[in-house]
Amino acid sequence: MNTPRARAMLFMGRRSHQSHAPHKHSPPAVANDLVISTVDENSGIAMLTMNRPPANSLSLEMNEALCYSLKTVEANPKIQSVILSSTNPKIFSAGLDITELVAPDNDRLPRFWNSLQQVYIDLYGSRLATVAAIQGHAPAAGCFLAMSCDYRVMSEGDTNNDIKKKHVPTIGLNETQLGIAAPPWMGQLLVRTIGFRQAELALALGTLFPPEQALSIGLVDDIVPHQQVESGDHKLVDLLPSQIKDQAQNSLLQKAYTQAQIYAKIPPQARVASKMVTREEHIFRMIAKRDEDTQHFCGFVTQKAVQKNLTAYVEALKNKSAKK
Ligand SMILES: CCCCC/C=C\CCC/C=C/CC(=O)SCCNC(=O)CCNC(=O)[C@H](O)C(C)(C)COP(=O)(O)OP(=O)(O)OC[C@H]1O[C@@H](n2cnc3c(N)ncnc32)[C@H](O)[C@@H]1OP(=O)(O)O
Repeated sequence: MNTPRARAMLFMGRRSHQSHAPHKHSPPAVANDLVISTVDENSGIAMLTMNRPPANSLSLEMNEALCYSLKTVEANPKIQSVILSSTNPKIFSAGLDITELVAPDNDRLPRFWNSLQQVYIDLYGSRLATVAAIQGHAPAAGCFLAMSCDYRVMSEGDTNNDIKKKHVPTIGLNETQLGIAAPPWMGQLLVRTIGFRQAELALALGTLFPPEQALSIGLVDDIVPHQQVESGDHKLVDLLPSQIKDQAQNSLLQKAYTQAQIYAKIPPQARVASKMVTREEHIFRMIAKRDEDTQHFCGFVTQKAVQKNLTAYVEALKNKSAKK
C-alpha cells in the first residue's frame, strides 16, 4: 500500500483498492441529505454542509455520507476547494454519536469505527483544499473533523450581554472528561496542529477552548465576530439551499469563502504535492494499524466500566436537553 503510486493515488482522490473488488473498508455509496452539497464550478469552490439534527453527531450513516459527498465533489475536476460547515448555527459537530457506543451491536460497532477512520483518510488526504467554517461547538470528533481540514475559521459566537442570547462555541478533544481517550491518530492530529506540549496538556485535561484561546494556540487559524453582513462576494452563498441561506450571509462563511478562493488560485499539482509532504506519513501509519485500531476501540468501548460511564453520560445529556 505504501508505494509512491499508492501515495499519489490517495491524494488524487482515488484509493488504490478501488480498482479491485470492494474492500472491507470502502464506504458504500450513499446519497442522502445528511450532508448538503453545493457546487460552484465557476469559482471552483464547493460547500458541504452537515445536516444531522440535533447536533451533527457522527453516526455510521453520517460518516458514510461525509465520505460519499467529499468523493463526489472530488470527482469534479473543476472544483479545487471545499468548505465544511453546519446547518446548526450553534453546533459544528458534537463529535461521535454517543448512542453508537452504548450497548453496541457486535457487527455494527467495527463498521462504525471503520467509517470514522475513512472520514479521516478521505478528509485529511483530500486532493481538495478544505476549509472548516466552525460556527458552533466542535468537541471531540467535531474538533477532529476541523483538524482534518487545511484551514479553520471559527466564529467568536454571540457575546451578547443578554445571557439568554449569549453563545460562545468551544473546540477541543475533551474525551478524557468522558472517561475515554482519543484514539492515537486523533490525538496525534492535535499534536500536529498545536504542538507537543500544548497537545499533551489539552489531551490530559480534555480542554475545550473558546475561540480566542483556540486562535492563540493555533487550533484555529482565524476567528471572526458574530455578525451578519449586508453584501459581499456571495457567489457560492447565492447557490445555497434556502434552509441555510440566511445563516450563510455571515462573516464566518464569507471569511471561509475568501480562504477557499485563495487556495483555489494555487496551482493544484503543487498544492497537493505540498499536502503530501506533511500528511502522507501520518495517513499511511494509521492505515497500517487500521485493523488493530478497530480491535482496540471495540475492546475498549465494550468494557463494563466504560459502558457504565457512557450510559451515564448519555443520560446526563438527555436530562440537560429536557430541562431547557
Ligand atoms: C488509549 C486508546 C484508547 C482507545 C479508545 C478508543 C476509543 C474511544 C472513543 C474515543 C473517541 C471519542 C470521540 C468523540 O467524539 S466522543 C463524543 C464526545 N462528544 C461530546 O462530549 C459532546 C456532547 N455534547 C455536548 O457537549 C453538547 O451537546 C454540545 C455539543 C456542547 C451542544 O450543547 P447544546 O447546544 O446545549 O445542546 P444539547 O446538549 O442540548 O444537545 C442537543 C441534542 O443533541 C444530543 N447530542 C449532543 N451531543 C451528542 C452526541 N455526541 N451524540 C449523540 N447525541 C448528542 C443531545 O442529547 C440533545 O438531544 P435531545 O434534545 O434529543 O435530548
